[in-house]
Amino acid sequence: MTRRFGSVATPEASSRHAELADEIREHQHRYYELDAPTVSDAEFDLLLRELEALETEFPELRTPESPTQMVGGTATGDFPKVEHAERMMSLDNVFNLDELTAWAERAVRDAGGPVRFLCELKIDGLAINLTYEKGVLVRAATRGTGRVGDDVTPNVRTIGDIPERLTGDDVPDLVEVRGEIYFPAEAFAALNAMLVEQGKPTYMNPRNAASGSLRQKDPRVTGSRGLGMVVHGLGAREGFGPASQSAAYAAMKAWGLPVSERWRLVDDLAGVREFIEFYGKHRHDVEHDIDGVVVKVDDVSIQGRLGSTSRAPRWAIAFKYPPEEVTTKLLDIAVNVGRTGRVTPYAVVEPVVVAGSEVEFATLHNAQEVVRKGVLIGDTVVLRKAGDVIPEILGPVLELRPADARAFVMPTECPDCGTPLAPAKEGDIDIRCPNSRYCLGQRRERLTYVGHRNVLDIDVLGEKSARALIDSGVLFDEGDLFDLTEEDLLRAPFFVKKDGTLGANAVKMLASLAEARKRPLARILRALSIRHVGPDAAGALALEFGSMAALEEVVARPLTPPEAESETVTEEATAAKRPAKVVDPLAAVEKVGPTIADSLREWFAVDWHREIVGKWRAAGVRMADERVETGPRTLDGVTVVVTGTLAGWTRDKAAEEITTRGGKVTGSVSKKTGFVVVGDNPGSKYDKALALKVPVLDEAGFGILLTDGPEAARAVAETTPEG
Ligand SMILES: NC(=O)c1ccc[n+]([C@@H]2O[C@H](COP(=O)([O-])OP(=O)(O)OC[C@H]3O[C@@H](n4cnc5c(N)ncnc54)[C@H](O)[C@@H]3O)[C@@H](O)[C@H]2O)c1
Ligand SMILES: [Zn+2]
Repeated sequence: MTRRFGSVATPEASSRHAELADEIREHQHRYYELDAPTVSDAEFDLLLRELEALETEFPELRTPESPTQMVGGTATGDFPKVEHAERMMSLDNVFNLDELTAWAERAVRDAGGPVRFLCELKIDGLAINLTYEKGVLVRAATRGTGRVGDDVTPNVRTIGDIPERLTGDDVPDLVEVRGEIYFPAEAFAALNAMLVEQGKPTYMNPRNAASGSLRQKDPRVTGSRGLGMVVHGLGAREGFGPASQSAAYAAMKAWGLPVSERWRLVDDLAGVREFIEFYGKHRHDVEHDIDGVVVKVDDVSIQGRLGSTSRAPRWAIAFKYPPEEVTTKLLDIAVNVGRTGRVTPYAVVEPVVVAGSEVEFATLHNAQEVVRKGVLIGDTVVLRKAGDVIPEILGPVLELRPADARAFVMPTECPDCGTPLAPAKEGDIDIRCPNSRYCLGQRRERLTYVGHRNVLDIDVLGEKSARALIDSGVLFDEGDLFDLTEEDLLRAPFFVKKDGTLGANAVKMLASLAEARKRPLARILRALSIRHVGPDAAGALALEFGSMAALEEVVARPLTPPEAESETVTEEATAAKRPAKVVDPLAAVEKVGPTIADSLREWFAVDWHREIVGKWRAAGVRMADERVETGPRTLDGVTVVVTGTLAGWTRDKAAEEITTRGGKVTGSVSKKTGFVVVGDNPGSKYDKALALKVPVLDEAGFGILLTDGPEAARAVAETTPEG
């Protein structure tokens, strides 16, 4: 085998190199100057990698002007240009643990001794250089070419995180503070919605939003966008010589700069891996988008020994997570009929791998959303899949729109049963198939829902088996579910083995059905697919009424005000008194309210709905909660937040335990929260609890809360960060 490295470039290689370099420069222009990229970062990175590979093979192609040798941006001309006192760099990337190991081994070898690594998050924003002279902010500039950037000082002064003046006695004469400006992940959807309303183009992702928001002509617009900043480095400095990156962070924090808490010093690669793994799982618990982890050699003298290339330091590396945003082709928009008849459009896309799994479909919520997002069938679209969330379409890449792209037209008839679609009420955004009794799609979806883990949690009963049961006619709808017998199931091929006997899945489902009869009332209520009755409302109704019979009685009670007490009362007095008398006992229940109360009344007014309840009751479904006998409402008025995974309780079970004792379960931590129960891998709620000094309980403490009440639990709670 001949060694090809270092050979003379072939004409094909040279022309491919030139073509690639041009393409990359075009993408950089769109990304850095226009804030309007046409390919995802992952696709861009692939192009750059291909260029690098060519240059490794044919080193003569690696000229100083090659995109592999330069920091990717330019100063735009919209702002005064400013030269950085010290050059701003990019970072080299690795995409897997092998590449990371190779980098670390080389760093250790070149350092000539052990190396401590500082791990931190790679913030997906844009780089900024803040110059402080004698502790006063005198200039803020974008990275630009690395040497010359845009002077955006007036805009940066509107950012709340960035101090005008550094505090403390040991403020240096001069320091360039490097960091990342980001757009808060949480506020992104709201910003785009506002831009659509104003008829302005939207941003593809929070990074573009940060960049676009910073580079506004009017600093007040920048100020209104709520940008944040995280410090991650230093440039030129006078009168300040930290021995390590971590010491620099400590100093900058003391000066009042926004240094993140989310960094760790580790002694070896195993520690780095742990950090990477942790944030791989907790990517979405962070206030800004991250696209990876940055690993830095902590010791500044070793940093100096390792040096840097023309575009990036050798003492730092970015480990990139699998991309959550990709571009793909929107092949079609189809509609699905949900269990309450709601018709929702969804996207059919060219299959694409995102966040580690292949995606073919993405949600589009409703017809207005399709219009709002401005996507046409045939468009190249940006698709995002974050964590366990259902993939969604963010928007089209307008530059790539083909001539034959066509608008989606919402069907006027149900795709499952042909019934004309209509909004349930005037003014509703959603349109529905009103044929809830007979619509095949709705019957399948309702039955699937009954089996769902968070509803009656019935083994085997999922999308496929529900379809099999309904389509074979074994069940007409969910009404006869609890009457299913082995004989019935023999008529549905899905449950029958080749030899004609009943499959294991059938046995399993029947056993699980028997168990499901004893589920708490809240779950039974959810299983009925009553519009708007979600986990909160169902829980509140169960707590308030305790049994289906009691609820039915309240629902059936007429809602008319009592007769005026005496005829001598003046008209005026009657009018004044009347509103106070029409108290709707359903709407008055906390977490229920008038909309859900109406929805309950409407649902129970339908004969076949009541028949379902009747059939379930006759089949032995319990439909009433036993009140806890030991401690009657020991958690009255106590609000509890559960975060992380508990070994002994599912989320639902934990919530049930709390609510049956009169406590309340909420999703967010505030000063009013009584306790935060923390399991494995808790998210930011844990930090928030500590910050607000809300008592934190581990699993054992939770047990004490349930058995012995709040006082005993408080005695075992963790209240402050470091004891
Ligand atoms: N989609 C496109 O068309 C397109 C075009 C150009 C570039 N890009 C994307 O932009 C990125 C390349 O740009 P780049 O040169 O800025 O490189 P980079 O984003 O890969 O890494 C360098 C930058 O990371 C930032 N950073 C964030 N957190 C940091 C931390 N904790 N420590 C140090 N630095 C941190 C710094 O600002 C630094 O300049 C890639 O993600 C690339 O895919 C995309
Ligand atoms: Zn229908």
